[in-house]
Amino acid sequence: MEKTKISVVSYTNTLPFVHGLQHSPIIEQITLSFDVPSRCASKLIDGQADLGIVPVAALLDIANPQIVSDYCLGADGAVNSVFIFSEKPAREIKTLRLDRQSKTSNGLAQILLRHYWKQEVTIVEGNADAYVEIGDRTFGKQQLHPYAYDLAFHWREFTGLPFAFAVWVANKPLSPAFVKGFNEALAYGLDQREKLIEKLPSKSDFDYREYLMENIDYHYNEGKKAAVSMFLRLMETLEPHPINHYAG
Ligand SMILES: C=C(O[C@@H]1C=C(C(=O)O)C=C[C@H]1O)C(=O)O
Repeated sequence: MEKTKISVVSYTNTLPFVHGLQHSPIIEQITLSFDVPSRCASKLIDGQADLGIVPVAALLDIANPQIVSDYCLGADGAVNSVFIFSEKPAREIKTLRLDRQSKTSNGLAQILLRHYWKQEVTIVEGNADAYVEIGDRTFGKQQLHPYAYDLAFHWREFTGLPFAFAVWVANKPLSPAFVKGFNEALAYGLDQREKLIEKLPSKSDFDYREYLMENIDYHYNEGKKAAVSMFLRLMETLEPHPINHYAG
């Protein structure tokens, strides 16, 4: 039987999911590829993958997306890996550079600037007052910039809601038995977090335990579902911009 092709975000935040999938019976039925989030999205859109942890912004672009898990990459308050790094206070930002690896956070940054900080910005490439950055590249970088805005923290200030950056989406029907085995594998991986954290290097400027146990909130609950609906409605208020297109 043909294996189900799964695209997984290639950052530390998916480590528990990847461990669970690689150490569960479901591994016999799947192939994993590791991709930056914008590429996960494009693979689900063009059918190079069947299932993936996909930026929620891409739910607008996948024909018939099916959310197959109650797990996600989310946060309830600060996430500590999704930022606007800035030379100026948010209410003075005029130009913003987006992150080509992102879909959701590029949208979230523009939503917060427009609707929360009430700031009209121009999206630019190259030099800018501020830039969006996501994933492991941000670890320990908060001190390097005059201003670092954690987008999940400010989303909660704005809406009172938690947030989900990416959810598990299939672009075709999957059997109930497969979905059950897949979710059991994810749950197993989350249970193994403490063991995985012990094997990570210790960094003076970043706390992996706090990140994987507290900052990233893996449960796609009612609050996060409400957040995703609101986020997708707010996305429709943004101007489309070329860098919002999909990676490779
Ligand atoms: C919390 C994170 O969420 C990510 C942000 C995404 C995006 O902006 O499109 C997509 C997937 C997640 O990996 C992170 O990567 O740091």
